[in-house]
Amino acid sequence: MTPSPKNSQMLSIATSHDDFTYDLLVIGSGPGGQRAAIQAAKLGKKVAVVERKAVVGGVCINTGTIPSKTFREAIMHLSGYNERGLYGSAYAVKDDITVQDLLLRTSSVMSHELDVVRNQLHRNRIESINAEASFMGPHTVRLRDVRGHGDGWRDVTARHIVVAVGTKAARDPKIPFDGQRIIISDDILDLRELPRTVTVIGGGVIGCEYASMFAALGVRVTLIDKRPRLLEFVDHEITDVLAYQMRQNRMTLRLGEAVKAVEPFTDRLGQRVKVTLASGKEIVSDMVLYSIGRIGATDRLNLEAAGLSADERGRISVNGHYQTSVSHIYAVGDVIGFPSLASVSMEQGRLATCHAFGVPTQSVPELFPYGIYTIPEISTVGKNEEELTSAGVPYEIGKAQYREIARGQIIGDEQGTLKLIFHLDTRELLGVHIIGTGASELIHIGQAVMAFGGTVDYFVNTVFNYPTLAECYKTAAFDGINRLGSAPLLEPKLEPAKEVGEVV
Ligand SMILES: Cc1cc2nc3c(=O)[nH]c(=O)nc-3n(C[C@H](O)[C@H](O)[C@H](O)COP(=O)(O)OP(=O)(O)OC[C@H]3O[C@@H](n4cnc5c(N)ncnc54)[C@H](O)[C@@H]3O)c2cc1C
Ligand SMILES: NC(=O)c1ccc[n+]([C@@H]2O[C@H](COP(=O)([O-])OP(=O)(O)OC[C@H]3O[C@@H](n4cnc5c(N)ncnc54)[C@H](O)[C@@H]3O)[C@@H](O)[C@H]2O)c1
Repeated sequence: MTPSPKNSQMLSIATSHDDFTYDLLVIGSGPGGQRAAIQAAKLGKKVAVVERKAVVGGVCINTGTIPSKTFREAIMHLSGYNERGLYGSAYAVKDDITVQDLLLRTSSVMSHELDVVRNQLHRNRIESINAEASFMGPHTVRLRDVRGHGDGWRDVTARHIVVAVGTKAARDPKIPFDGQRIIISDDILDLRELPRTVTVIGGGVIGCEYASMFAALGVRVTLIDKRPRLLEFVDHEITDVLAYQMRQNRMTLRLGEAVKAVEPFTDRLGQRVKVTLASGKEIVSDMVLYSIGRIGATDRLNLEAAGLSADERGRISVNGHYQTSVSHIYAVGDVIGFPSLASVSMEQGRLATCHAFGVPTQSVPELFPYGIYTIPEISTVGKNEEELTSAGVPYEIGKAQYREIARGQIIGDEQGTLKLIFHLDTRELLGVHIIGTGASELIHIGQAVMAFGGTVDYFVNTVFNYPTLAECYKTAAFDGINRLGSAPLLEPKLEPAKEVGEVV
């Protein structure tokens, strides 16, 4: 992407002198902004991070990743969910779990993570500025005081700028959100009580994760999505297992259905909400969680002053180095769109800074993993069956069920599945897709083998600790090779094993 002639001229004027306030100015203190700033500080650059909220950490620490994952952990423990396979469906560590029980753990983890980030910024001598940033020119940013009356401001300049402003939840102006009965995911931390019934609108990652959590607590959940499948980008066999498990947890899935109206009402049973679908169905519940996606938080950035623009969902487009159309302005994290993960945002922040200051890097975005903390957990890396089929790549699969593995029996996970996809001719590992306990940790074994160009034979030739879930890799590899008929094992590419009896 090249700057327009007008912007190029502005650029050359501004970079003709060296007296910028900062070498790098980062807008937004979420995972993307933090890593961009720390990388620049490590290179000895003068750096500042601007954050409009009173606390640093972004959606990741304050409303998204950290609170939702801790909430989930508290639910898994207190509800005894993982032990139900062993001790029966009535097993629970605590009866009558309250929101307060769940939030106790959440707030302590959040405050610890906040300390870690604050310390990191401080230790690296990164200036942390509590203000709202907006562009006044391609190198000039206005910092508006958002504390107190919020009427003070000052302008600063920077040689390079990283925009890491993240996203905010999409809302429909016709829906009367009130933070208790009709909510977005940010409101979960402020709930006063747990609902008995919930309708989740939007079966994306956020909708599926929270729907699973509520269902594990025994809440009756209805999940609505306008698409016919949950989590469209995930291997369909894996999402079929998820949908089965959700239904086992008494969830009702209304897929391929559009929502016509969301109306709060009060009757003798108390305050409730009615969701009317375009098909005429009506769903009544205590609470509605609206999770139909997120939009880039670019509306107050005055992008035009820098020669930039955003699309209809507030996203900024970038090239492979995370440069926007104005080459010294980078954008990273959720504001650039898919995959919108904390893990990926961090890496993008680091890569953007390295590029800005001429530090060579290596990155393989095709091997970025995805961890989805539904119940059961899902994790994937590489290609799925649908992608390979539409690309015309010949492949075979190999599967292992957790119940075939001693560790699966020990922990009582009957549904867990690990699936390998490998090239039919070369046997190179093309994708790993897991649903079940520990999926988001287990995935990294497959990711490493893929990074080194390994084949499915690697798993056959490797000894895994016993009893572990990692053994699923070996079982799945045998399954895959057996599907090939009598084809012999290939020579392992990684760390060739010694012949039996060979003198070492
Ligand atoms: C409920 C939920 C659960 C999630 N779970 C996971 C998960 O399990 N794993 C995972 O990898 N990802 C998860 N994510 C996604 C993850 O949180 C995001 O990918 C990540 O936070 C994006 O980082 P970021 O740096 O782009 O922006 P953010 O974390 O969104 O931070 C952006 C910051 O910029 C600030 N800002 C915005 N505009 C301005 C301005 N004009 N001036 C100054 N400051 C500004 C904002 O206040 C905010 O603090 C989850 C998200 C949600 C909502
Ligand atoms: N574990 C994780 O890594 C994790 C967890 C939570 C969130 N996130 C990130 O946060 C981002 C936002 O998540 P999200 O779930 O809000 O968005 P999403 O884009 O993942 O899903 C939105 C869903 O809502 C559906 N939808 C849209 N409009 C609708 C309507 N009118 N009625 C019914 N359904 C409708 C879409 O079909 C889609 O399935 C994701 O991109 C994700 O990467 C990641």
